[in-house]
Amino acid sequence: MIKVAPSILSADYVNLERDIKKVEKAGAEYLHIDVMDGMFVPSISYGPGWVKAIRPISNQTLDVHMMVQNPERYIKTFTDAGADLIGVHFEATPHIHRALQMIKSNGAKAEVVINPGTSVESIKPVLYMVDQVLVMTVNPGFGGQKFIPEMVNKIKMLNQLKRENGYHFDIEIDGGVNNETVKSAYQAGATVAVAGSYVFDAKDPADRVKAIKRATK
Ligand SMILES: O=C(CO)[C@H](O)[C@H](O)COP(=O)(O)O
Ligand SMILES: [Co+2]
Repeated sequence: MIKVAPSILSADYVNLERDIKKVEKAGAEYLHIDVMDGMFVPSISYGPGWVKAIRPISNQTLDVHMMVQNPERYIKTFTDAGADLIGVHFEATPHIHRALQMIKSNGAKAEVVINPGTSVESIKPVLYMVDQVLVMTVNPGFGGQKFIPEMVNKIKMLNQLKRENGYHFDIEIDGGVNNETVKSAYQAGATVAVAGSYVFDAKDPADRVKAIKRATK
């Protein structure tokens, strides 16, 4: 069964604690926090203050997706705030290896993220050192977009590289995930599913977390 990472991007910010408790109780192992800087992506979302505020009210793995240009500048701020896992985009820095090293040396799990237009080939040199790979299944920047099915092939390739080299990283998908789109990704080897609008735009977010899990039984 896939692990579920609800993205608070689509939660009710005024009732954030209530929404987080709902998905945690429903069995969501991760909480996905989308940090957007208005440069790497057009939108601006929230920063380390949110991670610090959420840390004491959730036992979930706090999964920080940094959509930030030159993320090295902020890694320590986010680990100090309580992030368990930090994802940095291959496209956001000329120093992806250094950025991943920084995450690990600050005590968090390190994730490399690739946009839909980036190949698996480009991240091969850092696969030996990561805890998780995030395959974007939409172009980053906004919630509520449509899943790009062509990305499933990248999951297959990563899964094969895992087997061939004895790597243990998780494979996460993010963007347009629901109880239907998750199926092919799970079959291809995805182990963590981010879902924002599908979970939080629903009347009952707990039901939606369970529906994703049921679809991958
Ligand atoms: O990284 C993201 C956007 O850049 C979000 O995590 C993602 O889009 C989740 O939203 P949805 O499930 O509604 O597509
Ligand atoms: Co995200």
